[in-house]
Amino acid sequence: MNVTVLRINHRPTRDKRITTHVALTARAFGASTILVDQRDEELEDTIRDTVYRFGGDFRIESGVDPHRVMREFSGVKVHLTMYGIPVDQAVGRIREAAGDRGVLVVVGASKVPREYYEASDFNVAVTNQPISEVSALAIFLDRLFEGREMNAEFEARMRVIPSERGKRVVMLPDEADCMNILRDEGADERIIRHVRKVRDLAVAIGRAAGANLRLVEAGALLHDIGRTKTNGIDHAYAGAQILRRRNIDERVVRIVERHTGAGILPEEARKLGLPEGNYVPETLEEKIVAQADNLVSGDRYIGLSTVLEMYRKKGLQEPAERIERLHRELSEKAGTDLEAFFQEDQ
Ligand SMILES: C[S@@+](CC[C@H](N)C(=O)[O-])C[C@H]1O[C@@H](n2cnc3c(N)ncnc32)[C@H](O)[C@@H]1O
Repeated sequence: MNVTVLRINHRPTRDKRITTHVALTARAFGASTILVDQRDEELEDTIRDTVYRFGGDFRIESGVDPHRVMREFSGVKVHLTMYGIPVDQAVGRIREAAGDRGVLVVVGASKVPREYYEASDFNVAVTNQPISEVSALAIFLDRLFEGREMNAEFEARMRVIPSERGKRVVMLPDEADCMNILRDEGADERIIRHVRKVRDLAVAIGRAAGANLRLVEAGALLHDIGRTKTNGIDHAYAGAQILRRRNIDERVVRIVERHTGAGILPEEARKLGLPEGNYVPETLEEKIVAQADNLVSGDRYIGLSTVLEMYRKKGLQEPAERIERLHRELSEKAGTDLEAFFQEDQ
């Protein structure tokens, strides 16, 4: 159910903090948009910054004409007020009336003009005691969504990991973050050129195959960060260690850890002396980055046949077969042979 919150009587000088809290609450409790009647750029910047860092598609617009919003809204209009009907009597009816149309929730700051009571389909009270618009909105949305909004995933640059004590925040880095991390770890131009080329190919494949492109991009850009420490077979492991220390999202770390060839089986890993771990790509994003890396040497594309020849020459028959199988699997998912993406990127 799509929910828009309309904040009326916002006074930029007095209400900045509380309207910020109304907007944060709207976002966290499952609304998709907040409209604010007075223009307030600072408020907009604060909320957009939160959305940038913590994710989601939440939208803010200030300086709207609230009467026009009320007039033109085609879904169910709900005004939160201590004088309304009890929330538990109202939510079932609101859900039913809304169907797949949206819900507009009106919250006031100071005294709310009479016309809002009349223009709303429901006047709803969260207790008939005076409380804050922040708490009224939170409880109303929680009842409306029956608590499901608590489990919403916000695909974000920063993600808070629930922890009994202390703070844990992990980062899903964007392109600029990845570049900063690479340079900070001392990656040279050769590595940077290579990872960019792998990124271009991996993102093109990922787009065709319906992968999570944020993960693909970050995984591809960071896949060789371990080469700042070692160029051995353990560089994927070394890279994963660097990223875990930096609190990078584990989904990206695993892309890095599992990118060698089409993966290294547990027995092979033992023989190679790699630390205990899983080096086989499992998710779509892990597979795409591994194979994109196989198809890029330095900053040039190489065809599958060349890759297979190189592996076989080294006596790595089985790994070559795995690469061939992975190539086929991903080509099927992308709807075309992966080599078709070479041209598009050049
Ligand atoms: C601080 S109150 C202002 C109330 C104001 N005195 C009035 O007459 O409307 C701000 C907003 O909080 C919300 N609110 C406060 N108490 C509420 C309650 N018990 N149930 C639902 N909403 C409430 C209403 O949306 C209200 O406009």
